[in-house]
Amino acid sequence: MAALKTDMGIDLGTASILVYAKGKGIVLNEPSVVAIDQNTKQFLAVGEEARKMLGRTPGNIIAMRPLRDGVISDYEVTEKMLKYFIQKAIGKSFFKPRIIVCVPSGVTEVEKRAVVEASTQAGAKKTYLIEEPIAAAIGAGIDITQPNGNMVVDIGGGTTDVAVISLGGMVVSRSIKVAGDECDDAIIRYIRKKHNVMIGERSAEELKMKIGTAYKRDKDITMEIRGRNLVTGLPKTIIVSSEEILEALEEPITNIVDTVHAVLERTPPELAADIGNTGIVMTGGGALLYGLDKLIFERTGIPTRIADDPIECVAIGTGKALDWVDVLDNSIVGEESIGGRY
Ligand SMILES: Nc1ncnc2c1ncn2[C@@H]1O[C@H](COP(=O)(O)OP(=O)(O)OP(=O)(O)O)[C@@H](O)[C@H]1O
Repeated sequence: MAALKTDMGIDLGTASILVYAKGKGIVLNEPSVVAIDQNTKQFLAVGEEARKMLGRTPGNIIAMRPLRDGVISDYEVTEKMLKYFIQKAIGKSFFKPRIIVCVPSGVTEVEKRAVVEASTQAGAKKTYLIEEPIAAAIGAGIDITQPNGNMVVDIGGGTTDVAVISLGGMVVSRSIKVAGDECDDAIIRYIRKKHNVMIGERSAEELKMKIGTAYKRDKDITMEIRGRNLVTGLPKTIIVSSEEILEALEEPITNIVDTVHAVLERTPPELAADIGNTGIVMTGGGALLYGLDKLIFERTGIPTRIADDPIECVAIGTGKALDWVDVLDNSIVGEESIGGRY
């Protein structure tokens, strides 16, 4: 990748890391996975290369997702990973960009500091942090500065964030650790119980993306998948239907819809009325699960739409927020926040 001489926004997601460069758009999009040699603690692979190793490593190597549960579960590894990606994006350049990082909701002060430190070490002149729902809203094209209530439902890998935003801040919000990963786990549990077959994380995700559904489809569709027969211990191919995935996903999906409901219940009436007019906007990869928008509409009575680029939305919003950084430039050097809570 050519050296970049521009400020950048980074979506530090639990499933993937996206880098948005000002004036260029998304310049890097890789899974947030690293492969480490357990003995030497050395990074053997990062990103896509490491993802291919998930579930396939010998004893001394581990392929891991340091942000898996929506918080930075291993922040030393996260710090190194972030540094790797920033350096990859900046390239061999003496230019020091300003970097704005969108971190998963629920990160602690220590973790925030680790992110700022990693970014500074990787060459940032100044680092800012932004809350995920705010970045998602900006990315979805919402003018968050208006005194108007907007609801964003961001369904990522590790967390689902539901927030009501008005005047640039979050008025009501809730974050749960139920999102795409939990859906994959629910599929694994269901297939094990129903078919006596153990499938891997990647197969479960494939089933979810290709035939998964949150709302009954007009026509049932099926897919072949390979796993290990738990009785014989041998590989086995089974056919799974979308109807089965609907059943498998019932618990996580109910959790997500209930959270939307709970946030709406706590929303002040004026803002609730605005949301009734403007509708709910869904972002994050999980928003692409078939029929989830329809289900939320059915359960809340509020028109629900999927943002144009749901997966890139947070990164785009983070990048766009760079335009406002100058307005806030009277802050502590090296650390700043947009969206109120950091
Ligand atoms: N077509 C699809 N249907 C269903 N789920 C999908 C689809 N495409 C992606 N996903 C899921 O979206 C999730 C990743 O979303 P995204 O890239 O927005 O997460 P993230 O920003 O890295 O995570 P987080 O917001 O928790 O930090 C994964 O669980 C993935 O399986």
